Amino acid sequence: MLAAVQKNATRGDPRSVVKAIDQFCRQKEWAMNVGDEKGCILDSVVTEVNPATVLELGTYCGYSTVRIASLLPSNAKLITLEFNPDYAAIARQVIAWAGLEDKVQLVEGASGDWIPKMKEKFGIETFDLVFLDHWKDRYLPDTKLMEECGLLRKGSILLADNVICPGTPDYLEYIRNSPRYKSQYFKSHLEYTKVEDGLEKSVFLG
Ligand SMILES: O=C(NCCCCc1cc2cnccc2s1)c1cc(-c2ccc(F)cc2)cc(O)c1O
Ligand SMILES: [Mg+2]
Repeated sequence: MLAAVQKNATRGDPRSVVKAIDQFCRQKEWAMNVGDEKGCILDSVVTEVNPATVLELGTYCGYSTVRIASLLPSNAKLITLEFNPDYAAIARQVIAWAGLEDKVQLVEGASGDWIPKMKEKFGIETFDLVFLDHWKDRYLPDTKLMEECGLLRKGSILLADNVICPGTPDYLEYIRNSPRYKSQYFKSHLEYTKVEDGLEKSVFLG
């Protein structure tokens, strides 16, 4: 995938990086990027929120990192967590090829370990937008952890990938029934396939 980006995408042009990855995943081998269809929904939410601080849980190869960072205002900060060092190494190069390294801070490690340290380590008060795309059984515990750590403010937006496939049933049940959130489901498809999937957008009400 990285070779495809370096071969087909233009340095400093995030859109060409996104296009090169999507072409590779459609023509050569499937990969678990959010993809072009759900990616457009992600783009519209990022544009609407116009966030100053973003947390991405699950960098993978940096596809959604590039999509989000390319839409952020100049002073905005995107922190992205990746557990797998090999994926992180690829993501750093993809983000650099897109010319977005100044907007992105990639941190290696587990969400459960890093979320409690966000304030002290990165001087973050609260996140305006959180994109959940990591272990599907960590969406719920990490959302509760972010609440407990005071990382969400009235109006913070959570956008969760894969709520249908692979699925995050406990997260959906919680977020759709909690009086502290207003949720909306965006029906789509699993990246590069016809299988149903979707994004769940939730506003924290404080
Ligand atoms: O597992 C998925 N994404 C998570 C990778 C987790 C690694 C991390 C854990 C962790 C912990 N702390 C901090 C950072 C991180 S990053 C995933 C899987 C599919 C899929 C796979 C097969 C299939 F047949 C159908 C769908 C589709 C998707 O869009 C996905 O996102
Ligand atoms: Mg995903």
